[in-house]
Amino acid sequence: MSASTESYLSHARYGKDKVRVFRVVREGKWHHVVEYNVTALLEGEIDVSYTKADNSVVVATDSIKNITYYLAKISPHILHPERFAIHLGTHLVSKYAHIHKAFVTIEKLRWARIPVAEGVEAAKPHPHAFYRDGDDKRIAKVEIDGTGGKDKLVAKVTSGITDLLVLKSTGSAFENFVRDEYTTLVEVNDRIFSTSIDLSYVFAPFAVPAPQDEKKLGLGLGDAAQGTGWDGEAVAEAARKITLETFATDESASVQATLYKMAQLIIAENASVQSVTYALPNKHYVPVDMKYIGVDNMTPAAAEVFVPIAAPSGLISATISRKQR
Ligand SMILES: O=c1[nH]c(=O)c2[nH]c(=O)[nH]c2[nH]1
Repeated sequence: MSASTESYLSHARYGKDKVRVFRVVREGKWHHVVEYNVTALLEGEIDVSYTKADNSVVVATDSIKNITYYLAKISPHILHPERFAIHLGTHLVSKYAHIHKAFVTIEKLRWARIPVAEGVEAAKPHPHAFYRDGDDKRIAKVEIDGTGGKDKLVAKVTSGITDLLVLKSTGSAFENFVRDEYTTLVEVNDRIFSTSIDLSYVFAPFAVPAPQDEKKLGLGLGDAAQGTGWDGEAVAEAARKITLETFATDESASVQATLYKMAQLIIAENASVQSVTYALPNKHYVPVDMKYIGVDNMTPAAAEVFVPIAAPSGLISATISRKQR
């Protein structure tokens, strides 16, 4: 029996990963900077490159990288991860007849303006000096679907945040959980709650024009996006604010209950968001038992010294979806 009767190619996607892009946009002396890690992957009529060693259908991943840098240079959307991802995705699907889908993921690293005080004045954001003000990243994931025709491109956008590390030293309890022969955890009405937030939210798909004149794409895309009420930038800001403020102010009964409140608020306040997913590790902080020297560090009110436990952690996740009307 030949190998080909046993198996077939059921899925194929390829492209460039970890394309590191830094871009400065100068408005006179006022500079804007972004740093992205870009992944750009393609699907289409590429099977023979796997099954027949035929590279005639392969747009080299090196070329995909070059297109990414070219668009970083000319795109009017470079400062906005979702819009830049849409630009890159539509460019790839429009340019190559046999490529029907592009999957672009952008991880945006943080660069914030350094506040500088001159004389007695309050500190002001510096026009061209920046610092890394957090390890969290904004994520924009875009699928450009050209399977309905190159003149009917559809954008499916999922955005979010990863690695947003938060902690609260009170306002969190965990009680009334299952108690049986395996239970050693004590119920607490006051504990430390820390998690590294992983959030993603899915927008309703919307039509985008294929780029006709690359340098004018901005206007067309803006119009198309506006028609759907889509504004990736505003939703990103709202989602981050809701996440942080709910975490801070909720009298948390559990990670599960706080997660649900955050997700409900994002859906309620952002009409274009269809569903919200959080994955929240419960990063445990365990009070150090000092009974052996006659010191109480274990009752909630006396617990002041803790061991941060890296592993194992809980892992609480859920997707909250908009009800269809
Ligand atoms: O908020 C929590 N949810 C759990 O499911 C859980 N399980 C656990 O041991 N501690 C916690 N805390």
